[in-house]
Amino acid sequence: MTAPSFVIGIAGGTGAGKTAVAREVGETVGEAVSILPLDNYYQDHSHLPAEERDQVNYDHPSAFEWELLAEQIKTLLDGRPIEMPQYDFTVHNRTDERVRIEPTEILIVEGILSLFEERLRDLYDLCIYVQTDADVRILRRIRRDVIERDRTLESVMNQYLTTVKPMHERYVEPTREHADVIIPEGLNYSAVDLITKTIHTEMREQEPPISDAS
Ligand SMILES: Nc1ncnc2c1ncn2[C@@H]1O[C@H](COP(=O)(O)OP(=O)(O)O)[C@@H](O)[C@H]1O
Ligand SMILES: Nc1ccn([C@@H]2O[C@H](COP(=O)(O)O)[C@@H](O)[C@H]2O)c(=O)n1
Repeated sequence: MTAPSFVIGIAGGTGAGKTAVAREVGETVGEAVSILPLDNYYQDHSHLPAEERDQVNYDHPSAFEWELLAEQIKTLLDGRPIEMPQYDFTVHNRTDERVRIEPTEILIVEGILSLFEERLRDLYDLCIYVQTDADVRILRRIRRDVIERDRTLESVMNQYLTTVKPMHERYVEPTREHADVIIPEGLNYSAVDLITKTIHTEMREQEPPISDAS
């Protein structure tokens, strides 16, 4: 049975480069890595009309379904697969689709508040915070939200000032104190190299000892 032997939490502000780091680590190490994006665990808001979903504070801890995430991480740690929810930012809601994730040796949980909940931190073997200046992050976010998330420049600016920035200062940034490692700027190949070496060491340690041929 395969079950994760090493769980990594990657947090940091919006646009910091968390997804880029997690994906690069995943691509470098290969199929031994599964990634759970915290974004997929935004609460299901199907009961709200579109204009109300548009107004939700998506940067407050209450925006996430922590119970489901904790339960699914534990299921993977028990060596069983999960049906991971999927999220559509263009409509501010969960989709009907689920993606099956099989347990793998390495599990990465990445998202703005991945280091927020103590019960999740207790499951992580390595806590990482991606630290990128706020001006760089908002520039990245404007480009991404307009191109990929069907937002207007006006809406990105308004959301940033009303919820994203204050919630970042109140909830996201303080979680940096839980980090074992701080990665500057986001995708940073020295940092990715360090993480992949740590993973390979961990995977070697989990290999059964070679028995003496006799
Ligand atoms: N070190 C970096 N230099 C330049 N661009 C970067 C760097 N790291 C990430 N990016 C880019 O910034 C954007 C936001 O990164 P992403 O990983 O999606 O952020 P997050 O998941 O933290 O919101 C993406 O287009 C990504 O390719
Ligand atoms: N319907 C939603 C849900 C979330 N957001 C924003 O996403 C950000 C977190 O994702 P990152 O990939 O940027 O880490 C968060 O700051 C939310 O404001 C949204 O705009 N709409």
